[in-house]
Amino acid sequence: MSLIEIKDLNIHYPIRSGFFNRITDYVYAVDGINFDIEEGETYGLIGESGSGKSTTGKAIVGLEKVTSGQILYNGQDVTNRHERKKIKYNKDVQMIFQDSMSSLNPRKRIEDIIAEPIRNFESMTDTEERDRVKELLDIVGMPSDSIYKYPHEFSGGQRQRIGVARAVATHPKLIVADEPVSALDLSVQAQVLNFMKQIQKEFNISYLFISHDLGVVKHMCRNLAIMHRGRLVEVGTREDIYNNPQHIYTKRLLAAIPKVNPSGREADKAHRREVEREFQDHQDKWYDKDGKVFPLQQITATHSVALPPDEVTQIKSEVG
Ligand SMILES: Nc1ncnc2c1ncn2[C@@H]1O[C@H](COP(=O)(O)OP(=O)(O)OP(=O)(O)O)[C@@H](O)[C@H]1O
Repeated sequence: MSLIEIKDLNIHYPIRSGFFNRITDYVYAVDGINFDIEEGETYGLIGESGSGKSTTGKAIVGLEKVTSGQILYNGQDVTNRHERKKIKYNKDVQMIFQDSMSSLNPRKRIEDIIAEPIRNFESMTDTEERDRVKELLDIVGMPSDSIYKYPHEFSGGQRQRIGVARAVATHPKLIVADEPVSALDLSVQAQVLNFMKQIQKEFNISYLFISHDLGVVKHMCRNLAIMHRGRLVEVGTREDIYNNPQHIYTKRLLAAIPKVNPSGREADKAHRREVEREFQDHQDKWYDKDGKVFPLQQITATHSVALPPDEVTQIKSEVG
């Protein structure tokens, strides 16, 4: 049994218009997706802006209402609020946001920000609570006198560490990390990713790591799902996605990773142009007649791709 199982998840937002404010259509933000997250693993959910990643992450922590489908936690249905309450799911599943400046209340001191989730789920004396907050700050490498300060007194990287301290305060089993390093400089990104890994090892936490950048998550994720137009276009292990991508959308995301070696930049640009041309010239290969991504089909035990059936048959014969 997996820690989290997402089963045929749909989140559709109504579009209303006209004098009577009638529903005229829907935004299919999440359109029938399935994936599982194992205990202690980092699962990557990757896609461009608007693909439905954040909506999925918010639904898992209970911040977004599910239209249909199921979210299972250790086999128990937690799709609805009252089910989540029964098993302390809200304590076990936490979230880290991209924008630490707006996700940390600017009027509250760090002590209160980190203590807030503890107050929701545990009863402690003031001294016990303060000791716990200092311990959490120590875990994320921040000095204990940070408790007296406010979010604006820290750098972006430090604020993200504070966000992680708050997320781990309740001893969670899963953290949904929504673009946790996108707003940070490259060197600070590496620091934050490293201590997220350390904390994961120490406390056996699973992450759902949401990102638009396949470069950032390369050394974090064991398994990845590539999301586009509310659906999954490719799912596989790190090796499947980085070494043997099959969908043009995955190839585009990989081509967008900047290369470190300057001598390869021209070849890199040419490769990007080639991938883009293939994408533009063969739209019928990537979408069905309604412009939707095809259903996912398995090509190996670990690797699935959303392509027309004849394409999938051909890929299978090549890899088999
Ligand atoms: N409350 C809402 N009402 C209507 N449409 C929404 C709502 N929230 C999100 N959407 C739409 O759902 C789609 C998916 O949004 P979502 O934020 O999940 O994408 P994303 O992949 O996380 O992108 P980003 O990284 O830019 O947040 C988008 O088209 C967005 O405009």
